[in-house]
Amino acid sequence: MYNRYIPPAKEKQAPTHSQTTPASSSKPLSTAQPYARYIPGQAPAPPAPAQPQKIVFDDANLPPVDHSKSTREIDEELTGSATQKKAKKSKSKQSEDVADDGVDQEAKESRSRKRKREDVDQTAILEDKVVENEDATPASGPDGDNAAAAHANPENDVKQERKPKREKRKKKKQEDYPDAEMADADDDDMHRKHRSVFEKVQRSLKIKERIVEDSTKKEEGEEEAEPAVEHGLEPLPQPEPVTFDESKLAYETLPPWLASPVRVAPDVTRPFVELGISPESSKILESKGFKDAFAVQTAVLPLLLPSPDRQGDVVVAAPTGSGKTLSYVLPMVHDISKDRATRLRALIVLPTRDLVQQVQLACEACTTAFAISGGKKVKVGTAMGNRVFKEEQSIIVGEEQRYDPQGYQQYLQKQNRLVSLEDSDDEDDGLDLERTEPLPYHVVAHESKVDILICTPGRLVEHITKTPGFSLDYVRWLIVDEADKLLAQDFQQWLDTVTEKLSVEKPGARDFPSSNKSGVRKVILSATMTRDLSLLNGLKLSRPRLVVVEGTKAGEQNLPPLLRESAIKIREPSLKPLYLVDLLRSKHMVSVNQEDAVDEVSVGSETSDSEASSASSSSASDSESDSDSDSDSDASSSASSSSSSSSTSSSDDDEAEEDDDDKSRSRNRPFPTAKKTTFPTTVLIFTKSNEAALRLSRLLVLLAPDLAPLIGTLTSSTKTSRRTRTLRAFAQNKLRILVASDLVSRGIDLVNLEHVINYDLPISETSYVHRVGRTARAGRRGCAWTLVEHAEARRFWRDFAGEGKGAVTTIGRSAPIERIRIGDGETEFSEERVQEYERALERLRAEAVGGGGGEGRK
Ligand SMILES: Nc1ncnc2c1ncn2[C@@H]1O[C@H](COP(=O)(O)OP(=O)(O)OP(=O)(O)O)[C@@H](O)[C@H]1O
Repeated sequence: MYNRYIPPAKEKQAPTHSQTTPASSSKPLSTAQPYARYIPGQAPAPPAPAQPQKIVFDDANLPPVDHSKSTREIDEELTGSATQKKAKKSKSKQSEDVADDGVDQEAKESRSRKRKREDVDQTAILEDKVVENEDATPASGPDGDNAAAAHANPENDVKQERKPKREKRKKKKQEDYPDAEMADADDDDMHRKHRSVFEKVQRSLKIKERIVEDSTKKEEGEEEAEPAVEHGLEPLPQPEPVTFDESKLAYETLPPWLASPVRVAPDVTRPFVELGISPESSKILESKGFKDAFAVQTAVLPLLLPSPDRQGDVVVAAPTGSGKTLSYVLPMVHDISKDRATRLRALIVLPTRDLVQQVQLACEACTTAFAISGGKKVKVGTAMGNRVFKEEQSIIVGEEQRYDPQGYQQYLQKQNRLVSLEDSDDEDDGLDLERTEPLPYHVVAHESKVDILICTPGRLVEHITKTPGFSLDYVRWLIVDEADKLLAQDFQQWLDTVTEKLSVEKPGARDFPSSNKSGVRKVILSATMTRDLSLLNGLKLSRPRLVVVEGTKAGEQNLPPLLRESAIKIREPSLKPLYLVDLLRSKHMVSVNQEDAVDEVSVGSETSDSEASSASSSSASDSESDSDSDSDSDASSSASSSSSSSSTSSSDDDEAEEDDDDKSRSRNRPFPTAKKTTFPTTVLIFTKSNEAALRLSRLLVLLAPDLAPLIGTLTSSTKTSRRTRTLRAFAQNKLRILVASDLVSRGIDLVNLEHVINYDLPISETSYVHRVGRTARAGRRGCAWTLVEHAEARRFWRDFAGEGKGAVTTIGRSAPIERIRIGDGETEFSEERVQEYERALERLRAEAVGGGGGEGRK
């Protein structure tokens, strides 16, 4: 609905000739168009220069006139007395011809009207000429030559006596019609006809002016008579210039569920019992370290636990380490524990294998909590491509021989079809051979062996397409964790494949046991939740609600409240590893959570030794793939059933080989290690790539041999089992320093991690949030350190810190980033240390040439 536009009151002006054009009277010449569409960024069109209007008395261009006057009246007014005389003449002629029949009469009248109109047209043409010549000398009127000729006639002398009278008349006329001055210049010689024509022209001009004036007044009167107050309408305001604040704009354009989230304060906690978890289950949860529900859990649990209220999907945007995992695992396990039969009821999709394993632990902690008071022990399985595919199939889907002669016949027909398809080399139609041959007159029946499947997207698609009996018909929970990453990289169109399967309706299959609801509940989570609706739309959410931990808005990325951030200026980039060593040895590397303070860590233990040597290796086994993909999903998704089986089995062999390599390398360790060392805290160092992580950890071993046994490496090219061992050793405080690529930047929960060091700058704000979010989790303190080279300073302070002129960052933090200095001054490192560093680089180079990866001095 548009408001009616009421233009501002115009200043009344006596119309001039140029204003009396129909166009100028019907439309204001103003450039402001009442309903003109405003296009941001496009300046309003400049006012068009007023074009000189040529006056043409064309009916089509006439302004809206007073329709109360008939055409005839106007004609009469326009044609003036001469026309009236003609009309009289015609009338008298009509009376003479009164005996003529009616048809003649009609025809005459019509001819008469036609003549009148022609008169008007003639008048208009003449008037046009007059206007054109108006500014010319009055003597050169249209009949100037004739007048001169008339002046030369001797007969005119007779009339000389009438001259004073005429001059009087002339004066009067000049007053009345100054423009007609020329026409009266030589009255005696002026032909009557010409004079009458001029008079007509003058009169018609005046009449026309009057008509136009009247109609203009009328229009203005109408507009003014349409009072804004009476109709409650106000002039349409002119659009304000739009400022393009992207975040604001996005919120304004978000649908209501995204624009008005359920907000919860970050420090809110509540006992689980108050949220609908039974006292028995709460007790077990408490025994596992979950005493009270965290803020995000207090908001999400009531939405997901069975209730008579609305049941819709839930999108969660909460900081790293805020406890999002438990917020969906608890209600999901609670719901599934009410089922009797084991069927695949829930899918949890995660981007990496490490996260799959981590969430599996969380699920298992909860299954015991609900396997009491009549609830069944929910079965949890994983599919992430770390095993032979067939083995994984047998863990997820069970088989059983059942007597069924008819079914057996169908099985045989299917086999024949498959054989003929193979012979004809036709495209695979999606049918696959059974895992197990049925006995004669039997069929192999399948049943799910798990209630919850935690998986990477690629492996999930593989099971959907290749595992007989793997069905999503009973799935009623779909969890997508780290959703922004999974949605942005739609591995093998996993989402389309899954949503298509989930749209299949089998009566009663998706009924919730504790409520009268049915369907699939979707829970979508991330610390850096996307606000890209085109991505979210792919999830086909139903009546979604957004839960946001206060202080964050959808799309904003808040850091944990107890995180302290610092930046270290790198003056000499070629010596950056020395800055890192100094930081590790500095007073800043202390335990920030007192309860975590550990005493001396002794080296030489088997685990530490092996892990240290693995860290120091830049072997081919560790760097078999240099792709810095931190997602296992691509690796698993690309493998076919058979190839993945062989690759998985060979990977196990590889791991055995790796261990042998480790031992031999351990024996040939180039630098001596200290017998005892102390390192008071835990550190995770992020580099830009797998290769960089491997090089750096080796360099650290060479530059700080006393720390060597405490250093571990995590890259996406590291075998999953090795990664698991490394993470376990870190959790046990046997390893204290991890050098990693972005593989572990998402989701990984290293409970005792206190310091994160960004050795290389992260590629994005989102990446920064996930990296530093590995510490200060679950209400604990943590520190983040970023090494900033001169060339990176502008980007870091503007994009990550949000400082400086015009800086805008999406990262929300409780305190600004501190500036920390490492070293004593301009010459921060002694010549001796620089030489030591160069020797280490040489060593690294030699090792690289000898088969490992290496690095030259930066
Ligand atoms: N109610 C609770 N009481 C105590 N500890 C909890 C509770 N809920 C979660 N935790 C712990 O908090 C830590 C972080 O939880 P979680 O991994 O779920 O965080 P997150 O929000 O998923 O983080 P990220 O976004 O980094 O994945 C975990 O160690 C978890 O065990």
